[in-house]
Amino acid sequence: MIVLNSAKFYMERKQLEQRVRLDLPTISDPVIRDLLQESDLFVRSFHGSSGFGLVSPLEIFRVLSLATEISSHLLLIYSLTRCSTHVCVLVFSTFPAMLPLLMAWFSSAPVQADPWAFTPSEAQAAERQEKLRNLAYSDAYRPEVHLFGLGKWILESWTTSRKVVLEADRNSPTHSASLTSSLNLSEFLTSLQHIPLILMLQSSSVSLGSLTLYRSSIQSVVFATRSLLSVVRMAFQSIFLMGAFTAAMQIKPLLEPKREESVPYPSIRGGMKLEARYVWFSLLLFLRFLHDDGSHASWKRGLCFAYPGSSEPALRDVNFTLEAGETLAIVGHNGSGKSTLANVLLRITDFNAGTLRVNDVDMRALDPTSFHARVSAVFQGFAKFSTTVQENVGLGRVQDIDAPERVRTALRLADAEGVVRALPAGLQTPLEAAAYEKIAWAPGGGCVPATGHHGLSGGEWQRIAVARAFMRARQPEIDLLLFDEPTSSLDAHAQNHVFNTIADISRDASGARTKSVIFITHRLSTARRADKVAMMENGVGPYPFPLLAQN
Ligand SMILES: Nc1ncnc2c1ncn2[C@@H]1O[C@H](COP(=O)(O)OP(=O)(O)OP(=O)(O)O)[C@@H](O)[C@H]1O
Repeated sequence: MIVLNSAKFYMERKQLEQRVRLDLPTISDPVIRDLLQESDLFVRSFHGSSGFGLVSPLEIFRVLSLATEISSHLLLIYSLTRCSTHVCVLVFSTFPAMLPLLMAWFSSAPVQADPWAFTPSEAQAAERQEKLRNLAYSDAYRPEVHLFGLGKWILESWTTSRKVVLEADRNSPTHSASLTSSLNLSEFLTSLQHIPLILMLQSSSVSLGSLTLYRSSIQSVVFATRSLLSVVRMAFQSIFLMGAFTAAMQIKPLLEPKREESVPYPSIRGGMKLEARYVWFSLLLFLRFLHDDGSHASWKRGLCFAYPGSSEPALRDVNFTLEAGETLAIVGHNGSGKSTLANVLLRITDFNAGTLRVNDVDMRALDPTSFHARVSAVFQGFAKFSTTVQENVGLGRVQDIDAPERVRTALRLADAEGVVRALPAGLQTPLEAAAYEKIAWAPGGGCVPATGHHGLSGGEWQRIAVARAFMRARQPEIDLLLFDEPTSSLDAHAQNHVFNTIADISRDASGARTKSVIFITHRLSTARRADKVAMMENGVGPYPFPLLAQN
């Protein structure tokens, strides 16, 4: 059982590690999604006594038992039909009689413990383990997980909680009960019944007994063969899923450059320089000109991006330069591609054509992790984590997640201190991200009403998200701040407060610019704060003018 549990734990951890590593473009591929689901199925079905049978090496006993049972009955049938018996019949009949007993002892392990037998701390660990798993698996959290580099923290926190749950499972009284219940007495007696029958057959030739034995042996052969075939089928299924698991573990994130092509992030003074520009291949353009079918698509030269499965590109010909230390406001109608551009600039999604250079280096040559360590952001659809306020904010800089003072400073910068003051347990108040969170997961599959979870208004959640970005925004290594409508739900006072903070933290004590800033907004009052205002329209700018028109 310990070996099985350790193997299961190892595979679950590997699976989780891979999930947090894979980026959005990789995970959006339907083939990869299927593969990950099959791999997931394999990990979940990894049990000795259930799931896909032969996944557990101990299931070999079952196959042995069935094979010997079939052989013994065949031999018995042979003896009966030849009117002679053999000592082998006895041996073969006794062996399968003992095997179920042995099997039950070995394969009694993975029985879920009774959820109500868990102590409060164990139940808490079980709930946390599920939430962390959800964090790693859900696409909704993926931008934040990658941007804030939460992978390691998720993995370590999950490991801690999972170990508590496994330990509780092991010590659970349900387990010892399952051991005795799995000693299937009726199976044992059924197997034993052959022995006296054989002895009877050896001592005398009872024609009625022989006939009954013959009939029951034929039936047993049929049943055992059927069971054997089903075990073999399950074994093939497991092998297939095991293949999926192995293949899933080999998947490389699409945004990760090849090791030999990877270059370290090149720091420059004053923030981050970003350049999305034309690719001038004169000959290629000339050839395109000759073969121009009149559609705009044949003239693509700037940054282009189309969502998978979408016929219309969300970005076309995006061209702009943001110098280190500059502040750029992006405005535009709904659906014009602003958030898509933000995701491309933050290296959350890739682009299909054009070039994007970061500090004069091709963005695609940078390792996303090293790039993400230099940026802080608020996404338009920011994540609402179902955990405490402290963790919700602290996740912006996991190194400081257990430092309440730093979390309070970030909250103050986002004008969110009042939100926390009103909460019953302050920073330790567990927040409720969605209505269904009121029901918490209970170990063993049950549900319990979650107590103490607190809801927030849209504006309050937004302040928490802004505070999360401010957790790391002040750090000297941060070169770019990108805020996608960070104040869309905030009142005028809070909005001013947030933009003043952004202006403050993008400069050093002497007033010199140290960070580049991009913010997306629908409000002209905030757009005026920027050095440059750029307009996006339907994801495309009129050729030959750049899409992002500089002031
Ligand atoms: N995941 C997606 N899959 C397919 N198409 C998408 C996806 N997300 C956005 N789009 C499409 O891409 C286009 C640009 O969307 P985007 O969210 O970038 O616009 P936006 O300018 O940020 O809009 P808003 O001002 O409403 O936030 C839209 O036509 C939208 O329908």
